[in-house]
This record gives sequence, C-alpha cells and structure tokens, in this order.
Amino acid sequence: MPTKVAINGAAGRMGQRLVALGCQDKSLELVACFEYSGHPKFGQDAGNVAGVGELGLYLVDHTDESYDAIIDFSVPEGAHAAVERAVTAKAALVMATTGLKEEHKAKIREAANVIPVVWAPSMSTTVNLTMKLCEIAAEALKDVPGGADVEILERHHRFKEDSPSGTALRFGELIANKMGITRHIHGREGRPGARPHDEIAYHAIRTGDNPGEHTIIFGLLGETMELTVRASNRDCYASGALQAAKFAAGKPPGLYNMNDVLGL
Ligand SMILES: NC(=O)C1=CN([C@@H]2O[C@H](COP(=O)(O)OP(=O)(O)OC[C@H]3O[C@@H](n4cnc5c(N)ncnc54)[C@H](OP(=O)(O)O)[C@@H]3O)[C@@H](O)[C@H]2O)C=CC1
Ligand SMILES: O=C(O)C1=N[C@H](C(=O)O)C[C@H](O)C1
Repeated sequence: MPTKVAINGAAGRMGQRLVALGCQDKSLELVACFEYSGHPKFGQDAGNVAGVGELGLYLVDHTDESYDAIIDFSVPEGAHAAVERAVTAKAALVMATTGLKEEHKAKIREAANVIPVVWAPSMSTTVNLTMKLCEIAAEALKDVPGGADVEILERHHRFKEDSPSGTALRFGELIANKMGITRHIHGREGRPGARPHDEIAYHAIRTGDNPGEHTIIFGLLGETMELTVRASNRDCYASGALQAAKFAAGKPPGLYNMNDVLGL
C-alpha cells in the first residue's frame, strides 16, 4: 500500500519539489497540497504550480482525505497549522520548517506524545552525515593543546527569511555539546577583542539562488580543518523528506530525527 502524504506549504520552493518528486514515487500517494487561503496560487493545480503538469491535486486549506503523513516546509505560522493538522488526522509529521519560535518548538514536542514526528533542520543525507563527522571531530579536539576555535559559515539564496540557518544552529548545538562550549555569537563588529575559546561564531551569507551550503571550521594553532557540505539543488532535501514520511508512517508516537530515518 502506498504511503498517503499531505504537503503543507505546497506552492513554496520546497513544496514544489516535493510535488514534483512525490508524484513520480509509486510508493507514495500525494493526497493533499495545503496552502493558506490567501496564497496567490490558492486553488490552482499543484502539479501546474510545480511545473510537472496537471495532477488533479489543488492548493487547498482543507481536505476530507485521510493521510499517513504530512510534510511541512512552510513558515513558523504554517508549521503551527501543520502540527494541528497532523494531530487531528492522527498522521505522522515531518517537520522541516526552520526559524521556529520556542512556542512552536514546544507544540511540536507536545505533539510527539501522540503522533510520530520526524524533526530536522536539514533532510539532506550528506548534511546529516557531516553532523556525525563534526561530532567525532569535536570530541577529538575538545582538549587539544592551544584549543580549537569553531566557526560556522552558511550560504543560502537571497530569499531565505531566517538567519542563521536551522542547520547551522544544529551543527553548533552538536559541537557545543561535545566541547562544553556555552557561548554562541552571530558575526562580529567593533573591537570585540581576542576570541575566547568557549565560543562558536555563526556567519550567514545570502546571495543569489544558493540552495544551501555549510562550512564548519575547526581552527587550531598551526593547522585548520574545514568540513563543507553543499546542495546543488533542493531535491536532496525533498527526497529526504519523502523518505522521512515513509519511515514515520505507522511508527509509534515519539520524536525522531534524520539519523533514525537514514540509519546513521
Ligand atoms: N529541513 C530541510 O531539509 C529544509 C528546510 N527548509 C525550510 O523550509 C521552509 C520553507 O522553505 P522554502 O520552501 O524555501 O520557503 P518558501 O517561502 O518558498 O515556501 C514556504 C511556503 O509556505 C507558504 N506559507 C506561508 N504561510 C503559510 C501558512 N500559514 N500555512 C501554509 N503555508 C504557508 C508560503 O507562501 P508565501 O510565499 O505566500 O509566503 C510558501 O508557499 C524554511 O523554513 C526553510 O528554512 C528548506 C529547505 C530544506
Ligand atoms: O531556507 C533554505 O533554503 C534552507 N533552510 C534550511 C535551514 O535553515 O537549515 C535547510 C537548508 O539549508 C536550506
């Protein structure tokens, strides 16, 4: 039986790729494409919006169809609506939206008590593998003589509304946990003085149509290690999200991440 999937934010950059890839995947059935009723493309065929031709699936804000999983690539307010939809439908939730406020995060954690939730700032296989590699590096370098300075550089398209990326923040959280770092700063200006050891700095570049790139720098005295992972298009995220929906459908309630989905 194919996994029945709904998409929240279906007319967006990511939503369109989910429609384009999902309609070709025989192990899935796209049953609902949600957008808010004020969306300029509301009511249009989701396939036409995604550039794959008519699918007979329309951009709606309600459906009577049942679904096994809902995937959210929207905005914080949309994520809030997606959680409510998932709980009402007793469906698994794949939460991909970033830039969430604490209230949204709390709602997602609460929902995980009653439905399965896969929650990740990046659904990319190589990003989640790089996170594992960074944890190994952080553990190995946490007490290196002279210390290891960690800086995280992320690059995204000019349209991205949140900064730094959710992925960059997650990289920083994982590394900080391993190295006992407590300070997180965003950029530098003026005369901040010499850099303290227990600090991770984030730098966000916003140019053109970059689909996402992260470089994690471990700077020692005498040598530097950099781990870079970059997307060439958005399909790495979309395919990961569809895989997450198939993984989560039918799972017991709880909070899952992409390591669970990918077996990392
Ligand atoms: N986890 C991951 O792997 C990835 C996560 N992301 C994250 O996904 C999110 C979306 O990214 P992207 O697709 O580029 O953004 P877009 O702005 O292109 O898409 C968001 C879509 O959601 C719509 N929307 C706005 N408000 C609501 C609402 N209340 N309910 C439902 N839909 C709504 C937007 O409409 P409108 O245009 O009118 O605002 C738009 O169609 C971002 O937070 C991004 O960081 C992105 C890529 C990968
Ligand atoms: O907005 C984007 O495009 C992306 N956002 C996610 C994030 O904030 O980490 C994931 C990916 O980097 C693309």
